[in-house]
Amino acid sequence: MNDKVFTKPIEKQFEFNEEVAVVFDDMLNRSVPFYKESQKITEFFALKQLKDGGLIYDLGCSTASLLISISKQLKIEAILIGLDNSDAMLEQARKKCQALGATIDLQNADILEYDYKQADVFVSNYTLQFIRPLVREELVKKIADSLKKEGIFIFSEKVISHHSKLNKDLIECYYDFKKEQGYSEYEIMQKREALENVLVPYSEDENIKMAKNCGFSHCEVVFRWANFATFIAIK
Ligand SMILES: Nc1ncnc2c1ncn2[C@@H]1O[C@H](C[S@+](CC[C@H]([NH3+])C(=O)[O-])CC(=O)[O-])[C@@H](O)[C@H]1O
Ligand SMILES: O=C(O)C(=O)Cc1ccccc1
Repeated sequence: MNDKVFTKPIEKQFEFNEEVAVVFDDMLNRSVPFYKESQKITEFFALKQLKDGGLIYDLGCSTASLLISISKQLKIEAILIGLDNSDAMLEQARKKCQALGATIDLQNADILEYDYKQADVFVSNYTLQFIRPLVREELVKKIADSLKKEGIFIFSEKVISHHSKLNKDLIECYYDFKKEQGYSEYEIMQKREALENVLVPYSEDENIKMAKNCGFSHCEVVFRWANFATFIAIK
């Protein structure tokens, strides 16, 4: 189904509810520049890291697109766990897994509270940006502590620039992308208002500094287009 969530006046802040969940895959494909490419890079590094009997978590898995794609490419046995606190998203995820015969452990959980096992890979694409800054570093620390030695954490985020003119231009470039995807000025502005104080992006450097502060030996960008970036952090 096509995303038309913001064709009408917003009545509340952005939520991962039923209305969003049923159009989510379309929303992501049309609202995240090079979403498929960032997914492919995530899959490449995750598959390279996963060994027989390995464990991967996807935090904020939404409709499980990533873990479903990984499950199709796996040549070894691995445990795939998708966590999300939206029932509506997990309902869509379960439908997709059933239809595609994907064996993924989908759990309704708050990624801030969850008791993680030692894992080989953590992924969290476009999710940290929705975690309140006050507790975001605490979560990344928990991820670092739950990764095996040399384990990897791949995360993608919307990012800001602290150069005000560049930041303004990056936002304009992004909104031009959205218009090319068929979103109207009205939809773009309605969604911008709905996301105010809900989606709180950091700069590229702030994300890297956060990862290093939390115990990762290395963190760098492996893909970026305007104000969207994919990072890999190594334990
Ligand atoms: N505290 C939380 N606990 C659990 N889930 C949460 C929490 N906060 C937010 N979420 C979940 O994080 C996801 C963020 S979407 C991820 C896209 C996916 N990674 C993708 O690459 O397709 C990004 C976006 O919509 O831009 C939603 O499914 C929320 O329910
Ligand atoms: O920042 C925006 O304007 C977005 O649309 C980001 C986004 C993309 C997909 C789901 C939720 C937010």
